[in-house]
Amino acid sequence: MRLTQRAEPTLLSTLWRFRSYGVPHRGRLALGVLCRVGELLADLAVPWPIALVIDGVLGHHRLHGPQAVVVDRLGVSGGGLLVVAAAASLLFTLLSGALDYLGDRLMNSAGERITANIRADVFSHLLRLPMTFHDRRSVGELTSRMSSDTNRIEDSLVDVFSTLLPGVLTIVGLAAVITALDWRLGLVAMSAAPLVFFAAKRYSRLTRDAARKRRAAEGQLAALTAETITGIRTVHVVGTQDVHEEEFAGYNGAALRAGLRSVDLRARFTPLLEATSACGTAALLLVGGYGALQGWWTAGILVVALAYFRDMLRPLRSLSRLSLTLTAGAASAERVAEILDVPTHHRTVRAPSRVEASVRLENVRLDYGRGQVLTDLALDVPAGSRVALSGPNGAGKSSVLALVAGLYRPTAGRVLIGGLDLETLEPSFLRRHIAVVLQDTFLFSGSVFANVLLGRPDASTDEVVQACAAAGVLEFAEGLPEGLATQLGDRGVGLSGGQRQRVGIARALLRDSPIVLLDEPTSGLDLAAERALVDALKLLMNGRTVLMTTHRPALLGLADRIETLVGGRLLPQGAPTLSAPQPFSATARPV
Ligand SMILES: Nc1ncnc2c1ncn2[C@@H]1O[C@H](COP(=O)(O)OP(=O)(O)OP(=O)(O)O)[C@@H](O)[C@H]1O
Repeated sequence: MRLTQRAEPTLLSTLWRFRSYGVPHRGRLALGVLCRVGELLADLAVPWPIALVIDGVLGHHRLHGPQAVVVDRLGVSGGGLLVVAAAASLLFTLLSGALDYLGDRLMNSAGERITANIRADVFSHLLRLPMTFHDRRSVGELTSRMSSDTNRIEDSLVDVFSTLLPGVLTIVGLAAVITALDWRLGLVAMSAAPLVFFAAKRYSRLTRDAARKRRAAEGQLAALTAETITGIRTVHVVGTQDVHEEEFAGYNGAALRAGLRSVDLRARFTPLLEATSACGTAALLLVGGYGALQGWWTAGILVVALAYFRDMLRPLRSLSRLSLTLTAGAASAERVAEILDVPTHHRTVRAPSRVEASVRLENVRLDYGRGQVLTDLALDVPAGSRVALSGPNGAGKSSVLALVAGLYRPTAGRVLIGGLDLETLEPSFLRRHIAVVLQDTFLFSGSVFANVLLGRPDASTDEVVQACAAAGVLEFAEGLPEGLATQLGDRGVGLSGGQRQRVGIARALLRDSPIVLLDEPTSGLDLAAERALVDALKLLMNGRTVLMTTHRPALLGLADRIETLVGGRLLPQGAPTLSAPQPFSATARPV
């Protein structure tokens, strides 16, 4: 069952979802646990030298149990016993410190590695999720899940390994040893446990609710920030600063309220825990002191029991703080698991390495979820032909291209490449056979060269330079400070629209795929820029199957056939087009 469908997964079961990430690090984790056990044993030994001094040196009592064994073996008394006790105390403390350091390193480094793997998997999964997923999510929200939420998972995993495991080990170990010293002392020491347990359980439920609300509000804040900064030009031009500020204040307020609720809960829980521990200490003093007076145990044993009880309270306190990290981690784990639970497209059928470069749409329907966009569309683009789709805005032209590029799946019907159903083809097959030039080529930060290389990452430098020359990239790159090596800003800031399109064409040329999809590649360019681009596009179309959408006569003139799409349906060939003065009218159709 998917995690997101569960009514209320427990705190650890949410994190347990990620257990498979721990498997490769089990050796490191097991060694870490061993160090923790060693540390616990060293900690258990720490109060005994004090008891030895109280009972054996100061009290001159007859020693019992482990104290007697040690003294008999060493054959020392008086001053010699003092030296042995001091040396042992130092040794146990140093040993505990060394094992603490080793255990911490092993556990925390495993936690860090596990988180790095989760982060890598979430990113990789995000890149492969269908467009229908990305259409519904904002960039900021996903970025927040990728970074902040995985960081919180890391915090909680590290805490599970460095606080929870050792804490539980210490509490259980100490309780067992106090009971072994004397069952009456054990009973008193453990009497506080049920109260602490129920308080912690209630506390974790409340803090988890606050953590969920906080993460949701922070996600919305990140989404709003990313969107506003992306559209900062529009914000400046239209002057919408106040509107965005108001929206931000709403989400910020929600995050603040959830944060304050966590602070309040934490502030309430700590005194409750302190009160419980104070009661436990008082009871132990009372019973322990009475027992020492009655001769049930020595003063030294009472000191050991009190030291153990104090040592039990330390992890109890850190466990209470841990519940805050864990609840935040669990809320984040839910948000990350929500992404990992979305299935990617599974196209697993192996296709031949090369097929005929034809494209065919059979009775295709498409609905993005807001009504039918394409209706019973049948389109044939034989290998080597050039078909242009024309039609009014919103007719569905880009949607046809998106289907052929495999970005969306048709609601009904089939899309075929070389006679093979796209549904059954691996994404890598599509990438090899289809190159796409969009209306506005997206450039990543990095050099011009690196951006062209994305077309075929294994291409040689010569091939990239050739593609750049053919697409006219070299022409403008000569004027850039470092030619093709010039670094571009985010989204290719620093290049004009026409220059970005040339980089897009160079990418497509480098890919050298038999089918080319052009989605209004010259729209938004002036006539001179378009003319400069048309030559490069001619080269790209040469010998390839082309399906393009365009309103521009210069490109329509390059097509063998023009299909007109209106309201998601293709007009029959030769049918009169709309009477509106559109550039795609029949007059633009080549003979
Ligand atoms: N990702 C999407 N999610 C939901 N609806 C979409 C999506 N993409 C397009 N649409 C809708 O589908 C319809 C067709 O859009 P499409 O972009 O395919 O038209 P077009 O003919 O290419 O338009 P234009 O000439 O303006 O580019 C429009 O009503 C649009 O709102």
